[in-house]
Amino acid sequence: MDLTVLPKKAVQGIISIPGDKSVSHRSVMLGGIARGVTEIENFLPGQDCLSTVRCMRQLGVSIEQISQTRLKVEGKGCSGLSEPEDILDVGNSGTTIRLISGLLAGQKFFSVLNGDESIRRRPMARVIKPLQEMGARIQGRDANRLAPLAIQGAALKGIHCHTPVASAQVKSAVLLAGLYADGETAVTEPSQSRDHTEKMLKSFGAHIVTEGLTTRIRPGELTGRKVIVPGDISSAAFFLVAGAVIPDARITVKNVGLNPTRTGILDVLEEMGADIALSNVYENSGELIGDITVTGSSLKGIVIGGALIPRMVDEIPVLAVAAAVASGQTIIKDAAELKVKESNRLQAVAGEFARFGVDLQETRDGLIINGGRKFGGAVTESYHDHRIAMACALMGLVASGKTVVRGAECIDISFPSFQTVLESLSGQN
Ligand SMILES: O=C(O)C1=C[C@@H](OP(=O)(O)O)[C@@H](O)[C@H](O)C1
Ligand SMILES: C=C(OP(=O)(O)O)C(=O)O
Repeated sequence: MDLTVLPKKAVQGIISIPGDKSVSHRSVMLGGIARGVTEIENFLPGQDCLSTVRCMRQLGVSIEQISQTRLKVEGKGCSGLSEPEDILDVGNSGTTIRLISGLLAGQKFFSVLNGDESIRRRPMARVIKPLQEMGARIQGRDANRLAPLAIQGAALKGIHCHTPVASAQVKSAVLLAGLYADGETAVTEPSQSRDHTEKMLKSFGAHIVTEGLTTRIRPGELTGRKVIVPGDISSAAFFLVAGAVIPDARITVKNVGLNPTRTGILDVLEEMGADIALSNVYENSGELIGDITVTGSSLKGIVIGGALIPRMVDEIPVLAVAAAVASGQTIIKDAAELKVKESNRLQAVAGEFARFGVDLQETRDGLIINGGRKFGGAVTESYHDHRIAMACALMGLVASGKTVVRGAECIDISFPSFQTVLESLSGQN
């Protein structure tokens, strides 16, 4: 599918974005292994989360889809999952394959996980190794580096795992396996990655504590509960950047998850000079939620790296749009993880933004973007990567002339209503 975008000036709007992808995945997984019913509101009906629903159903969990965004999960209890008759297909979802591996490692049955071409390229040793150390019998293609993964459930023992990269997916896989292990399991990460798993496990009654960068969990049953999924800040980011870079823009995004492990994009935009205000902030099950209003202003380039990167790891492509418009140079470093996402996002941004005439270059672990030049519309490729497709669409909003994003159907992975929300913004062409 081609998505055509025309530039817009003075965009205005009060918008809602869909539920958080990370929280949606976890609500279905934890609901499935909890005792009792878990009702989920504002679930993200994106393809990735639907992959998790499909896999959990194959594992014997009954999940009723009351509406697109409301689910009722009949929990099976920690030991209640059953052997799937067929391969579990995670589609394009890294979160599904890595988190479910943790769940499956401690089961009493055999299972195989596979996904699309992109999933079969993404690194899996990072979850296979710690799970093997816990006693899991798990194997992957290419000397245990790649999917498909074959898992023969086994008795697990608790370990203390020091993750080499700040990855919430690796941390979560080990913590979920820890629910089935003998004794305590601990994970220490090099810097803080998103902590939705820890927060949700706690609200489901798990024995879990976090101190600094270390989280410890002991086995025990979970209890189902109601989960209200906050709006996804990673989806909001596209409109926050639009609001920040378009002169005379004013955009309010309602009910956005403001978990501090996810708000790096707000810190960075503010440092670049954006005018951002939060309102109606409240807490639900340990997750902060609120409205974000952004008003257009002149941005300047900055240097971004270190502990900030995991707090905005999925927002780097859209941040590159802000950097392209900002005056001066933006340097993004310590972001090598972007090379192993749905696509090599550093290469994809460098290649596609150059088509608009943006002056940028890919580095070993990031991007250097010389902003503030004029750029025109372009015909771009998505690399079958939802975040690249949406970042290119946003470039189309600020470039002069027409932009076409090829292969834009992948946007359904995380933000099925993206085009509708984009078109709902009023503004001048
Ligand atoms: O745990 C999660 O829900 C996610 C963690 C991040 O991946 P890594 O853990 O690989 O950094 C992020 O990029 C992904 O979109 C979702
Ligand atoms: C990297 C992403 O997701 P996942 O790892 O779950 O495929 C993403 O949504 O940007």
